[in-house]
Amino acid sequence: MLSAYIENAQQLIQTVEKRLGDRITLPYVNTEVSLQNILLSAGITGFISYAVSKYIIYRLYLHPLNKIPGPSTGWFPLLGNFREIFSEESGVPHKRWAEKYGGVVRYYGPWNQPRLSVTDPEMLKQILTTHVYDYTKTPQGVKFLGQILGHGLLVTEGDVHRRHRKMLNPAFSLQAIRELTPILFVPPVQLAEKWMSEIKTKQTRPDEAVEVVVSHGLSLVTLDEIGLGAFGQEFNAVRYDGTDKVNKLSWAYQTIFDPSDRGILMFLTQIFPFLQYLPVPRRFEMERAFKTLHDESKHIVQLGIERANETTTKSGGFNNHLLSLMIRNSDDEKGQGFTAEELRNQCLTFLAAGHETTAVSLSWCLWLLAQHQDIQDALRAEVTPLFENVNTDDPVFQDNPFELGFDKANIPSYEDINNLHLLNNVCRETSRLIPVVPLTTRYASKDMVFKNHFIPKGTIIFLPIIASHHNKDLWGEDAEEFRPSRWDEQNASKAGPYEYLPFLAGVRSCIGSRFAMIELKIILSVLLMKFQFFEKPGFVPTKAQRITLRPSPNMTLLVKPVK
Ligand code: HEM
Repeated sequence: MLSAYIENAQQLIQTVEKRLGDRITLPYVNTEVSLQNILLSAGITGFISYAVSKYIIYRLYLHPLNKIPGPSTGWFPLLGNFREIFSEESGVPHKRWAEKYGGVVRYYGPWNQPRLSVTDPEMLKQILTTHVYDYTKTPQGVKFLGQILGHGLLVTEGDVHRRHRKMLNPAFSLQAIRELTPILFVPPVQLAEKWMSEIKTKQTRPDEAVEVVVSHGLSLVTLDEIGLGAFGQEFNAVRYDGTDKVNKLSWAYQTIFDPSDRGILMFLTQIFPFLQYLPVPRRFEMERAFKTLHDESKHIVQLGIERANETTTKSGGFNNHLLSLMIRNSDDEKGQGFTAEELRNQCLTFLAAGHETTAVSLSWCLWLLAQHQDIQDALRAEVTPLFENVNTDDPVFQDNPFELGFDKANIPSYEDINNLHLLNNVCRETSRLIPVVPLTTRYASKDMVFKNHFIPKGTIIFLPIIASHHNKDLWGEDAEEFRPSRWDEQNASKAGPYEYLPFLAGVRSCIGSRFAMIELKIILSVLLMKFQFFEKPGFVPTKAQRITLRPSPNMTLLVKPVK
């Protein structure tokens, strides 16, 4: 078979040679080798032609998205605009493009892949509400997020998402969150105690403000909050930090979201995804962290099921937490509610989505307040009276808060906290200026049309929330400044749900937003009542995209107890 093929090829070469006369002489020294060369050259030429036509001619000139205005590709071949995106702070190029080209921008990802960046409120409405299930999460995003968040609400689509969201909604209702409020005071009081003793150890003179890595403590406190509020379990991340009983989840999340991890390998992995499988130490560490998350979530759900089956449940908040509600709504035999596997996945989602986001938001908020001492003082003056009758040495803040109950602790109510005007403005303004989820992505699962734009199936669409939040046409010339009082003015109150969207908007907006806001406010109030925060001279954190917009290096401030 092969020899017949070679013979045919030789005849063909002879014919070609005859026709070309003396102009070309094809070497006959070793026909098999020369044939291999010819086939190889043909292969290479074919491959180059294919690559040039696909990655350059089609993607840069003929692709339907090229009709949409946007930046030209960067100077480095085949990287599109990716170098800009990777080298600048998260969302900054998208912000620049929105200012220059408008609300629907075409740009190029790695391999010149045309993508969209959307801030146009009408198109956001189409993506997030009217055609929400046609714009899915990207397949790569689901694969990556699935490892951290499990295959819970955040990554499910269509009918499964609709059904799960409906089943979970009651757990996040106003009534449910109101009942959880007292227990959410326990972890910040414990963190305040921990910081107090850390500061006292470091102080060389009274009243000295000393360095504290606040990001670390905030990550611990929000993990404890989610443990108590969502699962009715004491993780004791704050208490056991630095001891051999250190919470395994806390180690796993710190490993996964390490803000210093932004090397050349991460850049190359975005271009050559197979590099993620390289056997480098970081990969093994991540795998260990993922395994810890999965094992721990199994354990949490198991404990939750056992406790829910106890005939006499403990008093206090136990029956009101999220997991208990999910378990009570489940019935494997009747096929109703969540299966144990689904519960585990939801649990992973709430753990990661619920603690990391709030911790990062708090880090930025304290940093902004450290830069604005006048606002910090005013806020302290607003929150402190709430705690006049609260004894933070009460045993309820130390041991078994579920059993002791909060009746005698005079803890402020959900309404007490939510009615604080400046606190509301500060939280809203922090989420506007530094949204911890600065951008998210969607994927057109079928051909779509918006106004006159044809958006082919498979298009990746970036929703740069941060660009909407910094839009000068809407927020004014000082859009990039921290000014909580803007929320008392017309511009800010005019912002619609597709213009101010720290929790996104529509059918897939953050289910935990009410929980997150009250948690944020409670932690801030306790910390401000106890401490004053200052910037550390020379410390300039950058905003590193690790799913959330983390400070890099970890947020470090100077802190001293309030007199
Ligand atoms: C400051 C804190 C938080 C912020 C800024 C935040 C932001 C967001 C955003 C932007 C999304 C949409 C992501 C997307 O679809 O691409 C989202 C979804 C979600 N968040 Fe949050 N979140 C926060 C806290 C929480 C908390 C405390 C919980 C749970 C206790 C939570 C649970 C979820 C879940 C389950 C989803 C998926 C909702 C769905 O697809 O139906 N989040 N969050």
